[in-house]
Amino acid sequence: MTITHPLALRATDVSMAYGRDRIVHDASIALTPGCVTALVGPNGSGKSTLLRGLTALHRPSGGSVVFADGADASGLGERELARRIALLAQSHPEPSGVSVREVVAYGRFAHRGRFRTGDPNGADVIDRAMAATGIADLTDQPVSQLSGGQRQRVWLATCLAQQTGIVLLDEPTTFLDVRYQREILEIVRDLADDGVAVGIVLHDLEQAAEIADEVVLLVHGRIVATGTPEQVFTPERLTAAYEVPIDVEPVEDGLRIRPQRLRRRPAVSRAA
Ligand SMILES: Nc1ncnc2c1ncn2[C@@H]1O[C@H](COP(=O)(O)OP(=O)(O)OP(=O)(O)O)[C@@H](O)[C@H]1O
Repeated sequence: MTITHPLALRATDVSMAYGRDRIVHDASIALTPGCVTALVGPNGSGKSTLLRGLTALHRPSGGSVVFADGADASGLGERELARRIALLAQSHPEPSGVSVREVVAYGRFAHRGRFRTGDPNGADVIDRAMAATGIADLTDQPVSQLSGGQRQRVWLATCLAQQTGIVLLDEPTTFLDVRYQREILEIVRDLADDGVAVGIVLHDLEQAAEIADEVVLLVHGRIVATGTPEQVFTPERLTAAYEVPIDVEPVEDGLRIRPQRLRRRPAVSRAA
C-alpha cells in the first residue's frame, strides 16, 4: 500500500515479548498527522503491548519504530521521546500529597531545563490542558482524593501538556461517565484535526467507528485487518475475531455494532 500522507511514525514488523512469551507478531502500523488510528481487538490480543512498543517504553524484540524524520525510537533517550510522543497508559502511579496541577505539570518535564527553567509557555499550556479536560476547578486538590474518572482526566491533561505531535491513548474512556466519554472522544478528534497523529485503544467498536480514520484489528497478537472502519468492521471479521456472532449495520453517524444474544438463560431471580 502506498501512503501519500506524511507519516508521524511507522512501525514495521514489530514483535513484542514478555520474557520468552511472544505477544505481538510482526505488526506493521503507520500513524499519520491529522488521523485517528484505533487499535481494537479482544481482551489479551496485545493492543496495550503494541502501544507501549510504539513509545519504546517496552522495547520491541524485533522490527523497527521510526519517526517521520528518520530517527529510530530505539536510539532516543527518555526526554527526546517525551518531546515526540505522549502515552496515556491504562494504569498510572498514584502519587500521594501531589496536587492536580503538579501532576499535569509532569507533562512539561521534557520542555524544561534541568533546574525547571526554560519553559516560558509552560503555565499557559498547563492551564489550557486542564481547561480542555474539565479539571480547572480541581487544580489544588490532592490527586489521591479524586474519583477514577477525575483521575483519568488529570492524566489525559498531562499528556496534552506534553504538546507532542503523536498522542497514544490506551482505553481513555475507562472509568468515565457518558458525558466525559463523549468529551474525551471529542478532544481526541480535535487533537487529530489540529494535526496530531493519534493512536487509541478502544473496546467500544461503535466509538472506534465514529472517531477513527483508520482501524487496526489485532487478534492473538497479529494484525488481521487495517483500513477504514467500514472496511474492517464486517460481521464476518468481527464474529471470527471476538468468537461471538456480531451484527454490523450502517447508521447515520457511523456503524451500529452489536453482538447477538448468545442463548436464553433460565431466570436466576425467579423462585423455583
Ligand atoms: N507485564 C506482563 N508480563 C507478562 N505478560 C503480560 C504482561 N502484560 C500483559 N501480558 C500478557 O500479554 C498479553 C497481551 O496483553 P495486553 O495487555 O497487551 O492485551 P490487550 O489487548 O491490551 O488486552 P485488554 O483488552 O484486556 O486490555 C496477555 O496475554 C497478557 O496476559
